[in-house]
Amino acid sequence: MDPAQILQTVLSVIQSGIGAEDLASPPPQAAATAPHASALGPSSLPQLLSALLSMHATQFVLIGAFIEALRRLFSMLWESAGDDFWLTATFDWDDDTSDTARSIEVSSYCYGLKTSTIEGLEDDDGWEDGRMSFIPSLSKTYSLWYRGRYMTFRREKTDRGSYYRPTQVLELRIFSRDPRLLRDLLLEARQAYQKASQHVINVYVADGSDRWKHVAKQEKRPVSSVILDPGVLELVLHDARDFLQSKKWYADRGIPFRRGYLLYGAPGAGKTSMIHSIAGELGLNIYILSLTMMALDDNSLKSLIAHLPQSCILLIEDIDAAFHRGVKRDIQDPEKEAKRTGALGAAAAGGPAGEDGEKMQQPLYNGVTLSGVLNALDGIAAQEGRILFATTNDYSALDPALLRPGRLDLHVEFQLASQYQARELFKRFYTSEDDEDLVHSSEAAGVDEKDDSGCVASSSDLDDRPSVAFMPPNGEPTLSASSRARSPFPDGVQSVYVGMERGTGSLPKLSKEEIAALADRFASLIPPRAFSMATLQGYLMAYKIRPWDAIGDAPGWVASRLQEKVLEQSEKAHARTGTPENDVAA
Ligand SMILES: Nc1ncnc2c1ncn2[C@@H]1O[C@H](COP(=O)(O)OP(=O)(O)OP(=O)(O)O)[C@@H](O)[C@H]1O
Repeated sequence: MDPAQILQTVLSVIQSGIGAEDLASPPPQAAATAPHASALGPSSLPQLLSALLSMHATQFVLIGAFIEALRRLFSMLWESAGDDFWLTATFDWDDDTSDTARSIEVSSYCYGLKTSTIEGLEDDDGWEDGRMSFIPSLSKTYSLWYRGRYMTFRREKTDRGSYYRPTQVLELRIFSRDPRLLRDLLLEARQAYQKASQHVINVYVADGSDRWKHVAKQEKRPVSSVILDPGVLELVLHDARDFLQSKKWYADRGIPFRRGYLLYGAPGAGKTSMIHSIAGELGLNIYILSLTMMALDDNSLKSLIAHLPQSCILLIEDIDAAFHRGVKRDIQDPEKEAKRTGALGAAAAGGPAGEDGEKMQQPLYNGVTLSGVLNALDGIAAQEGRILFATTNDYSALDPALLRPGRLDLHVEFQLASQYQARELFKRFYTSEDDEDLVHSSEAAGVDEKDDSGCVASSSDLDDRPSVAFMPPNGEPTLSASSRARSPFPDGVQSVYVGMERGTGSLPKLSKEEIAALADRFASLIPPRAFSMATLQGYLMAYKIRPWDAIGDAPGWVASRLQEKVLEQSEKAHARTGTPENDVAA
């Protein structure tokens, strides 16, 4: 059957405006306008349709194949022409913000016109975490102009990565043959990124799988804000800086380019604070790993370490926790032990092979073994250039194999606060940011007397001290003696945040000399090595804008805290030995 005839018949049927009810008989116009129609045979619609269908199969297949071939040819030509005329760059898009509710995917061709953040959606108090950002939608092509050149970019999910976290790629295309354009764009992007991250460090944690997850951008913490005994922080900072500049030195001597620091000692003494300030100072991001993390085993640990970037800080916090829960080896001196087992050679080569084989294979916690930890830290996969910081409150719990130089090279002890630290903490607390403009404002602050220690004191503050209660950092709220007598709070009200009690107040302006004198007085009231810096900080927080009260109440606070400590110790001793508490306390 001639397709032209069928087509003609169909057209005439349509032209006649045939209704559904008329379909059974051929329209008269059809016969008039299509003289051959009657000769065709399809006098009814079913006949016509079956004729059409019988032709469709071959015709449409041929026509479809022809169109598809044309399309493919065209796209092949376009792509090969595209390769000649377009610069294409593809990046792994591992943007962790897409995991958070903060991200909004937008489908707008004005994406990135001026800014990638959504203004006006910050929290009322300007809290930055509430900020929302635009990110390009998935599978949409955005176009823009870069230096007069047409450019497109597109974000796509790939089938790589895990089920929960598929990898994404960002494809950039610039309509140009000049590779310098792409290089300039990337340099500009990097500079913009570095500028934006100038004052922040990125913090990553190991997530449940074997990947690092970005959890925070933190403002860099100034080194001056961490108060340690003179020289301690400087020593570590200098050592780490020197390490980063010594790549060639290590390479020339065949020593693995890695450095490890162990910070051990009292909780709340500033270990973590020091690491953060050093990271800021060196411009390194921090990768935090917990050996007690669920689902961590030797393989995932190895993979995590292998995926660290070239220069970074790896922080293993409370490294003793894993050892407390698992096996603790009884080797006292790792070198002697290594000699004894004939493993020195292997150990020097960086591997833990031969070290107490059986115990090494026992899991510390979950699926992590000691040899797994050691392998991860100094095996072949361990990243060159990384700085390891490990912290612990219990030095004795650590396995000697871990403490060996090459793994943890420098061990720094953190003690409870010295009087020097107490003094400096006080100074930092009550020195305002614009201390350059500090004025002698004894009058303004109501300072009108000096006590016999030379400390400047406010008669109004000392005599008319408000009745307050404060919440010590660890423990029951305690009322200072003077406050207790005149507490305006009903019985049973225990925790009141002092700084808020005088909510409208502000820090009195004090000269450097005044602050120094007050700080001396405060330090003289704090027994050395009795409290952690965190505890002292917690105490001063309660007197945020009242340095005189902080001093006035210090003796009472010290006495009550010391008493608490004695009680705590006797309880611990009682728990250990089973002897009655009173006996131990006595
Ligand atoms: N030496 C210090 N100088 C300034 N602030 C300190 C110091 N030590 C502790 N702090 C303050 O105390 C708090 C806890 O400190 P940090 O977390 O650094 O202690 P840590 O030694 O790491 O404690 P932990 O062993 O319990 O992890 C922080 O708010 C920090 O600002």
